[in-house]
Amino acid sequence: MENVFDYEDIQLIPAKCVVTSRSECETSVTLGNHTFKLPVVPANMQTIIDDRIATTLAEHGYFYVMHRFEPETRKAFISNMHERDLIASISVGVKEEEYSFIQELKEEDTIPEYITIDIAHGHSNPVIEMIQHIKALLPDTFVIAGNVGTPEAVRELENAGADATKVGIGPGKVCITKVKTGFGTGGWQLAALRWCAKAASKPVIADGGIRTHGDIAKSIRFGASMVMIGSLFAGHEESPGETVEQDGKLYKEYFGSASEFQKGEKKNVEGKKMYVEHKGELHDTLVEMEQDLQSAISYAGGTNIDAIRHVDYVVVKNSIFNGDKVY
Ligand SMILES: NC(=O)C1=CN([C@@H]2O[C@H](COP(=O)(O)OP(=O)(O)OC[C@H]3O[C@@H](n4cnc5c(N)ncnc54)[C@H](OP(=O)(O)O)[C@@H]3O)[C@@H](O)[C@H]2O)C=CC1
Ligand SMILES: Nc1nc2c(ncn2[C@@H]2O[C@H](COP(=O)(O)O)[C@@H](O)[C@H]2O)c(=O)[nH]1
Repeated sequence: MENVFDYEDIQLIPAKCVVTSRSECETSVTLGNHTFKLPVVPANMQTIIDDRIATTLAEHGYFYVMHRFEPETRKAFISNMHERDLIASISVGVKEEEYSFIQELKEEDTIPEYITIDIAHGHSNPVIEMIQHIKALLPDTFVIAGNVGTPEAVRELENAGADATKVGIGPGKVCITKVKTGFGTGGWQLAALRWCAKAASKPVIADGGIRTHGDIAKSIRFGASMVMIGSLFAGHEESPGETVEQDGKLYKEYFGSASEFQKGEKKNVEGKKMYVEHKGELHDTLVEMEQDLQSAISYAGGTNIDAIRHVDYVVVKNSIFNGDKVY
């Protein structure tokens, strides 16, 4: 694999501006049968999303993926969303009981618009079989499958029927897969995204490693249709994680889905917990993301997200921050 780089190694090159205000730039994106305000989705993790946040996001036109860690609540969740005329977007695993869960959804006509198959090592037969099972029973549901980190995996999951694939093994902020196993796309997630997106014939979701709003634009430049983000969404007033106070400052917990805090045991642990500074309200972050993306579109010389896909870029190995902190 040549030309390995990550987000901090890349700068996008501006093109002549065609708008007179950034507010003219349109950040919306279509995934499946629905159009969303931003090409961004909060990670389907228990300290990032709950049903309240999911409802708020859906009500305001954002994409969301509910996590799978309270499996018994999922049917009621879908029904509640549909009662409010909102899209239902849930996650599943690949264990035996998930097969009967999908069967029940069909029999009870409780059919979510989106299902994400949420597995650490998505290039596997259990994921392929789950895609085929969902597509056989719920053909109208948009299936996102992952996570993967190679073009072969993208092609296999697409061929099995996935409508989108999710790329990112180990670049996450609370991920320790890279140190525990030596594997993954940590440190070269953006290059891995490019590699995978070139092979893809359907949308690719870049998952993990986003540390600044500019990384969203970079992901789009390198082939992502959508970006999944955990750490930047952690620590909000609404975030489900526990709030703690230290030296008069508020922090909120953010833990990995494969951490002992999620699993309740120290078995096959590939995630950790951290505390992030309290960031205020989620709405404000979403507005700032939208404004920053509108600005990125203006620098790309266009009026919508597609303009970013074609800009030139330079590789500036680890130097864009010049030793500065990100914020
Ligand atoms: N994006 C990323 O880099 C990563 C994300 N995660 C997140 O952690 C959560 C838990 O993931 P996961 O452990 O897959 O889910 P589960 O705990 O639901 O495991 C799913 C099934 O896959 C098996 N399995 C898990 N990992 C492997 C592997 N490397 N090789 C073969 N079989 C495997 C498990 O068996 P058994 O446990 O017996 O092996 C189990 O039967 C998910 O939310 C996932 O997204 C976790 C690690 C990396
Ligand atoms: N290796 C692990 N990866 C995990 C775990 N829990 C979640 N994740 C992945 O991280 C991203 C979020 O990344 P961030 O950089 O935006 O914070 C998330 O969507 C998952 O793909 C874990 O325990 N281990």
